[in-house]
Amino acid sequence: MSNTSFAPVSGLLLAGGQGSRLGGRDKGLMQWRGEVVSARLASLLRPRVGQLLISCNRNQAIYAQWADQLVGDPLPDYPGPLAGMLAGLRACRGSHLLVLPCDLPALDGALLDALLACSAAHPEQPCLVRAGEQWQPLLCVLPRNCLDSLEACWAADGRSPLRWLLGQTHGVVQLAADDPRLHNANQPQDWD
Ligand SMILES: Nc1nc2c(ncn2[C@@H]2O[C@H](COP(=O)(O)OP(=O)(O)OP(=O)(O)O)[C@@H](O)[C@H]2O)c(=O)[nH]1
Repeated sequence: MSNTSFAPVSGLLLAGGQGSRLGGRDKGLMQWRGEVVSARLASLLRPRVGQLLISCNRNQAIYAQWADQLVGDPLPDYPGPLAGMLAGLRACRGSHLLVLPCDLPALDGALLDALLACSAAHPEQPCLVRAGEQWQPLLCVLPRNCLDSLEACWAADGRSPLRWLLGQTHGVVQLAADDPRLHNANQPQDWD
């Protein structure tokens, strides 16, 4: 299949973490309002992207049902989410990559559309989300042409998504500090 058959944006769901605050459970397979969170977030991505990638490091047979392609980290032992972003950008066939973390289960389509609109207005730049003063670096749109910058950062042992992103000219979707769509679920009690 040629690249031109894809919509211009690819999607990446980050589900490659170790889930230590869940006692090692795979956070991307947690239930949110009666649904597996990765199924819910993949269904938000699906109509907006031409290629759906999931970054995971285990349970690949389960994640495969929601993705066009799975990507694993370039290093073992959970090197952090920047590894998933790097693997995703390497596999990205769209002009841009819409990135979501699996632990924001209350995200909605309107917020993804706001990020995509920000990216359309600043197509050469990453677009980030800030709630109040708090950045959400794992919820972003990356131009595929950021790959060289990310490869250089990774090769220099950079591991912080926020540091890498703020080092570039970027667009911002500003939200209220208490926007409920950014509910961050990390511990067992944060889920259903
Ligand atoms: N690919 C990849 N993604 C990661 C890694 N660590 C975290 N993530 C993802 O980054 C997002 C935020 O994860 P964190 O809460 O920081 O880490 P976690 O491993 O999921 O959970 P804790 O171990 O409890 O901190 C989630 O979408 C994770 O799946 C990693 O080593 N590799």
